[in-house]
Amino acid sequence: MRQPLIAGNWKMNLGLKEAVSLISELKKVKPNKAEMLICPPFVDLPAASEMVQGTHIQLGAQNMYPEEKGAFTGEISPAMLKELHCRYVICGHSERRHIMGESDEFIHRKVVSALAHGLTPILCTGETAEQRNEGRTEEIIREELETALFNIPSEQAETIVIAYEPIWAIGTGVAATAVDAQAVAHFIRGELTRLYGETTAEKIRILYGGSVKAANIEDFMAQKDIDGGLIGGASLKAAEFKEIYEKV
Ligand SMILES: O=C(CO)COP(=O)(O)O
Repeated sequence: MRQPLIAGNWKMNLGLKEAVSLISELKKVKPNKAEMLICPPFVDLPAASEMVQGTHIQLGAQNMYPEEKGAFTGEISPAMLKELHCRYVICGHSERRHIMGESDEFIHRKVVSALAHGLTPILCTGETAEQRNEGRTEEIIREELETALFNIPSEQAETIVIAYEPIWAIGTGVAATAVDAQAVAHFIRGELTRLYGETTAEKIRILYGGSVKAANIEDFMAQKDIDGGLIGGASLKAAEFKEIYEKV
């Protein structure tokens, strides 16, 4: 059985005071069968780490640099994240791919490095509106998966989380329909089966992301291949995120 995962990607939102206030609210939420994860900005992580110790809330980072240490100005290493008890790290979010120009190969290095340090990568995939209109969604996702997962053995692959985030649905208020999201999640599971076999593919959690809110989470969670949500805007408000978590 795959444990549902409700993950909040705060992106570049919430400074330290706001982070502390949101986490205080989330700590009051009663744990259920789903895992609750928050991925705050780096500067919030030390305080967040202390606050979530011993609670049901897991901590993740939004990014990392795939090297041990050294002359990489402005970057954060996987060991630094581990020291703060981060369990997850988002790799290859479309904002990093498109705004910061991250390539599939670079994202592959991050996935490998995260796994080597005992961090669980949340590997993001998804097509643009143009690619979708051209009927290229599966081709894009296959390429993203094959490159990012290249040479990763199945014992490691089974721990990875894959997020399907259609770029046209991110921050737009227009989510994919649950049926469309399921079709792509099913395709992803098929690709994972092709790469690793069914036993491993069935263990890998697939999240949907893109305008998830309390009003639509149940539709996504009802889908066979969708195991949770990667949530941006709606993870910034305690009441909304709580409601999403409680509906899983
Ligand atoms: O990009 C996302 C999560 O990583 C989704 O963002 P929104 O939930 O704000 O659409």
